Amino acid sequence: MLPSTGIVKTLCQSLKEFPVQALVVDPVMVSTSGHTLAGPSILDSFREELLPMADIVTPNLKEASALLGGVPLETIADMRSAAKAIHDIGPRNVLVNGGDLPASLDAVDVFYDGNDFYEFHSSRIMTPNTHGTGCTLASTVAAELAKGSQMLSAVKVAKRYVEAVLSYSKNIAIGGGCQGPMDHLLKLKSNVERRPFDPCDLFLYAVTDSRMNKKWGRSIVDAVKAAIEGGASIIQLREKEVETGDFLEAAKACLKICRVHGVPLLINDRIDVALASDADGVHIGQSDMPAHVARALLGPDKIIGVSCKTPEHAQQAWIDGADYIGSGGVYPTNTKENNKTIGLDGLKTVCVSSKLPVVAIGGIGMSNAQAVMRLGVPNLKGVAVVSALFDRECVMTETRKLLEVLKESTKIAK
Ligand SMILES: Cc1ncc(COP(=O)(O)OP(=O)(O)O)c(N)n1
Ligand SMILES: Cc1ncsc1CCOP(=O)(O)O
Ligand SMILES: [Mg+2]
Repeated sequence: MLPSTGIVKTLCQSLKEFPVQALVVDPVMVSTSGHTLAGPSILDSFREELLPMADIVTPNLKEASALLGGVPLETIADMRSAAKAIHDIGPRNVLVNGGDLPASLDAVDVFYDGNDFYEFHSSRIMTPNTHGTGCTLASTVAAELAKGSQMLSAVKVAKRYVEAVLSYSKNIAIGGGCQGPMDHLLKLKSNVERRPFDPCDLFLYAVTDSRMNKKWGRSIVDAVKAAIEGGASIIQLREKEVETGDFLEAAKACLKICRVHGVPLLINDRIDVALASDADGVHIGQSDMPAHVARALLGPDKIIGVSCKTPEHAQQAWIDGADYIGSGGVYPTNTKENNKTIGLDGLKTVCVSSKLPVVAIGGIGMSNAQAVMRLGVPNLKGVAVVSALFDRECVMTETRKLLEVLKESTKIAK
């Protein structure tokens, strides 16, 4: 809070004398609760001195409006115009925080870097405990920049963190006021059984298939058990031919096994089944609902994977808040009909352009897994396989053998 022109001037002078690596300006003027925290007299010094020095400025709607002379901001289009107009004042980047946007179901923030606009959507968490959301957002951006992140990544992490903290603190009751605080220590205190997604989980990604399990006479649960015993690091239930009720029961049973072993369980396509079973996340394709809608439905903590064949898909998945992408088919496969093969070159192109970790899929097995893993791109974290594990008599043995091949490939790469 910079409540007087004198203080703003002193700060700017000090910043010139002692330059900082990244300057994040949260132009604190009006709190989310509507309280005025700094008067209009400081607006000129903000505009003339502080904002032009900023790497990013993070106003809420009321602050953005005040910086622009009181223009009404009521739509996402207004937020975009405001972000651009504030950028013209001089900061390198602008993040307009739209938590207070009237008539909006999602909480939408607009980020502008002088070239491109990005919209960050997250579900609106219904809670009176919103005190400190703006400060938390700006401070998290600063912390991420200090850790060496790029601006867009820092903003993205901050947005997700605020959403997670709001969700975590939504029911705490402190004091008698109408608006409560956020509890930032969720990572230290939360006693959730599910651990956060680790990209290394993608190393040996076992994807089930109802037809194959039927052919070999085993249940989904037995297939999952065997894959975990063989060393699969993440499981996806890709059950295209199973009735919804049976799918849900199988997902719940598999989840119990996965939780015991600390292996994440994702559901292919079916966000309803993922929600109903409390699975760890979903894997969705390009023709499913957009990942930002899935994120709004599933919340910040669930894992979302998106199938991507092109750099454009990968960029969108990242903007939409996905956690990883699945890229393929790398090699021809009979498991998925009419699926375009992108080859190792296509996989490499997607990986290089992706800010998210990648798992390769399609026709991968013992004979070619090393070639995939040796592509030499750091964000390629593993292989996802269906038939090489499940269209075989002994799922556990095949999983073990593939795990050895994958481990060997990392040794050689080193
Ligand atoms: C890890 C992983 N990557 C890609 C896919 C393919 O998903 P999609 O394109 O939606 O096709 P279907 O699997 O639904 O037929 C996947 N399932 N898993
Ligand atoms: C689901 C999917 N998406 C792209 S290829 C593919 C099938 C992978 O199956 P397999 O490992 O048997 O080739
Ligand atoms: Mg799909």
